[in-house]
Amino acid sequence: MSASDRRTGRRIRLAAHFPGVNNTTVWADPRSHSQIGFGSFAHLARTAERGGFDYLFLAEGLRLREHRGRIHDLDVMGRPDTLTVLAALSAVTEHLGLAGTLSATYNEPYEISRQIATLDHLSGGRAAWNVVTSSDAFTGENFRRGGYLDHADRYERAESFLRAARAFWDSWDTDALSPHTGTRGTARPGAVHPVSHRDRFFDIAGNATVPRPPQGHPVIIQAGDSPRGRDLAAAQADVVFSRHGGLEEGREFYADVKARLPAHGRDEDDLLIMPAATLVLGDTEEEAAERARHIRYQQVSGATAIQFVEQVWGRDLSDHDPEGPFPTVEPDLDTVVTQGKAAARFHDRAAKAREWRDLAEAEGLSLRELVVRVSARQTFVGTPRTVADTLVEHVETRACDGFVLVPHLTPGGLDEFVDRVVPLLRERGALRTEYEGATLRENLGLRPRPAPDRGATREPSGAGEPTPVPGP
Ligand SMILES: Cc1cc2nc3c(=O)[nH]c(=O)nc-3n(C[C@H](O)[C@H](O)[C@H](O)COP(=O)(O)O)c2cc1C
Repeated sequence: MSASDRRTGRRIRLAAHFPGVNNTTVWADPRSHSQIGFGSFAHLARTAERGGFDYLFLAEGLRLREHRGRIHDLDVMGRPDTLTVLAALSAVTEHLGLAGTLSATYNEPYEISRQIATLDHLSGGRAAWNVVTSSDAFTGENFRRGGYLDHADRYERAESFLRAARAFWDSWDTDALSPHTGTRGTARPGAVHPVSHRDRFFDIAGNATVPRPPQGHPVIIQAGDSPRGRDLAAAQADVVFSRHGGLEEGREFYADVKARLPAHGRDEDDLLIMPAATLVLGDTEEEAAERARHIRYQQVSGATAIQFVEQVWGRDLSDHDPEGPFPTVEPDLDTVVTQGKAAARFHDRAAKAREWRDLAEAEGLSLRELVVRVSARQTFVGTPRTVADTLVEHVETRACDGFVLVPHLTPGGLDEFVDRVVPLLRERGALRTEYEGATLRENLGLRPRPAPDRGATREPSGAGEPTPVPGP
């Protein structure tokens, strides 16, 4: 994308979210297939590439959630390792970016920078890293040190983590391996620089084993939503993955995050905002609405509805009929029945309980109907044309720069979008017809990340002998 496109062309950026363990996926649908088998990943990736998407996105869950002491039903679908999957996908795609979520709370900068750099090399510059801070001590127990950091410390560690990772990526000069002495397999003398990064979280002194990634720095995504998370994005990220897919809330979020950029010497084109979005298509508006309703009820089975309310109620509601009235029993706010990511979703359970009760009463909703209503996961419902128009409207009016589309079927959930909506977006010039850049960074229209100018410090190291390229 050219510089003028970056300024004026409100081109839609698109990503395909591979469904993780959640109740967006309609597991009851016979077209739903494995969440582990490579065929599923390959299908979604190829569909996304056919549709000119920027990247495929994998979320991360580092421990199976538990609900009332049992593994959460939906988590037995399994969640394979992100980097392994993305490495395999790099071999069956050519242009598609490969974005993985990796926690800055439980990993180490050396490891992650090396893995992401390797993915960037393997894929020819298509790697992206969604830097998450993760959110519970329960997950921490799966790790050697266990425990947990509080919210502020997690962000401080993430910021430091990223600086350390960038130092590793910057530590090899771009031309480190270009022919210099006629000796193959050696780096130019002085071209591999030591990395030193010390603060209260890390004490790193070493060097990177992998040459500078093709993108310089792979694309950085950030997903935290608090002011601290938004600041981290403004300071460090190239893309924000948000939950604010609605028009008004999207505009507010967009304005808020973009306004944070100048303080970090960056402008609005330096950070793309891409909310999660789901969609349901139909030949007519009525058909789309009916399909959406059907999908909602498949996503929220009676058992799912009860578990959902139990998360807020903190007590066993399994004796309730999901098709019957909303519970009148008081919530037990001192008890937490859900462990894992979902537990962090409801910050103020008392307020949430009141809100749901009032809504159920005012509209005479059953327990299941209430959950269908409050857990709505359909951002766009309509004909291909109205959905295409709406996507364009969101981008043109700066509610976002694009979308991370979350299909409700694995792996064919984006087929219909690519067959029916993508051609309309292309007709309007809102979506690429072919990949214009060689790397994900270029395709997203982001600035390059040139190597640091080391000026006078770029001296041959040691006695002037070539530095051997690290062996296996
Ligand atoms: C849209 C979105 C997606 C997220 N995805 C993940 C994920 O896949 N894995 C993970 O461990 N944390 C994920 N997080 C959690 C964040 O990294 C962060 O720990 C959490 O949101 C708390 O930070 P906050 O208060 O700034 O939002 C996600 C958060 C958001 C908002």
